[in-house]
Amino acid sequence: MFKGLVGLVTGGASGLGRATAEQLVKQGGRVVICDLPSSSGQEAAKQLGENSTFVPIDVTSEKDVKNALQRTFDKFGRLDVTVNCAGVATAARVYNFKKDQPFDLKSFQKTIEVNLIGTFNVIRLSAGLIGKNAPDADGQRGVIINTASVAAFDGQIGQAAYSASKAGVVGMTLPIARDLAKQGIRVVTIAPGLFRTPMMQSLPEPAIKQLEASVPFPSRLGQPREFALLVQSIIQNPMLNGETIRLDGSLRMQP
Ligand SMILES: NC(=O)C1=CN([C@@H]2O[C@H](COP(=O)(O)OP(=O)(O)OC[C@H]3O[C@@H](n4cnc5c(N)ncnc54)[C@H](O)[C@@H]3O)[C@@H](O)[C@H]2O)C=CC1
Ligand SMILES: C[C@]12CCC(=O)C=C1CC[C@@H]1[C@@H]2[C@@H](O)C[C@@]2(C)[C@H]1CC[C@]2(O)C(=O)C=O
Repeated sequence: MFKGLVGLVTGGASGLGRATAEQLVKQGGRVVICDLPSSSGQEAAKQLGENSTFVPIDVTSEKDVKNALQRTFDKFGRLDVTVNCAGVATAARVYNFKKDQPFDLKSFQKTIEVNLIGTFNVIRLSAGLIGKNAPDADGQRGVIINTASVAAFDGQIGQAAYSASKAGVVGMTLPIARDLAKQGIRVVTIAPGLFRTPMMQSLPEPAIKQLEASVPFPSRLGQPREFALLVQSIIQNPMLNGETIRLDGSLRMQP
């Protein structure tokens, strides 16, 4: 299905990103896994074989992302799809009255830096390489897919930083799609609900059970493969553009 397609997946060493990289390769594509040097990206790429390679990056670094794009071009000769999955989850109330302590500003900045600015950094630099492709019969040169969260819409207590970062990703989706429309590059964002990934696995099982019960149907955590299947559909459907799609089993997070 994706023979000849080249994808770059940030956060590709783990969870939703890793499942996406696996799905792209399973469908015949080639993939560059980008993740922190400390991640298991090398092992993930090895598992996927010759159609995959790992490039260590921090998404907030211009130098790292430029290097990853150069490595993508050198190894595979093009870039068709960028999937932004790299992200961090932080939780703290805006003011802790028990400790008489305000939200740590550095933690707020870090969350915005990785989730929002990092995503933008990868988008702006990827667009240059995708834009070099010859357009297909429909005028399309490629697709950029981002990962927000349902927290962009129904942020819970303690999620001011995380929700702000993800709302930023949702907010920039349409203007960037408009910016890149003339070049035939689509931009679509996925807003997942609750997925069973290492980000969630630190939670004790009773807390996970409680979270699962809050999802109307199916009443469980999503599987990373289900996220990857939506990525696949977005790639395949040229009419999807400038939109954020919730992938959440109709979950609406409570305060
Ligand atoms: N698991 C869930 O329920 C949900 C996850 N999300 C979002 O989905 C995305 C993927 O999350 P998961 O797969 O669950 O988490 P995960 O923790 O399994 O994977 C995130 C990956 O991002 C990488 N990463 C973190 N900071 C980075 C940086 N500065 N540069 C490069 N890579 C970096 C990590 O090393 C890790 O491999 C995140 O953006 C997260 O906010 C959104 C909604 C729900
Ligand atoms: C804060 C949550 C929910 C309550 C709980 O018992 C434990 C949590 C820690 C992991 C959080 C939980 C929830 O807010 C949803 C997110 C933020 C989760 C990590 C990823 C998450 O599923 C997400 O990004 C949702 O949008």
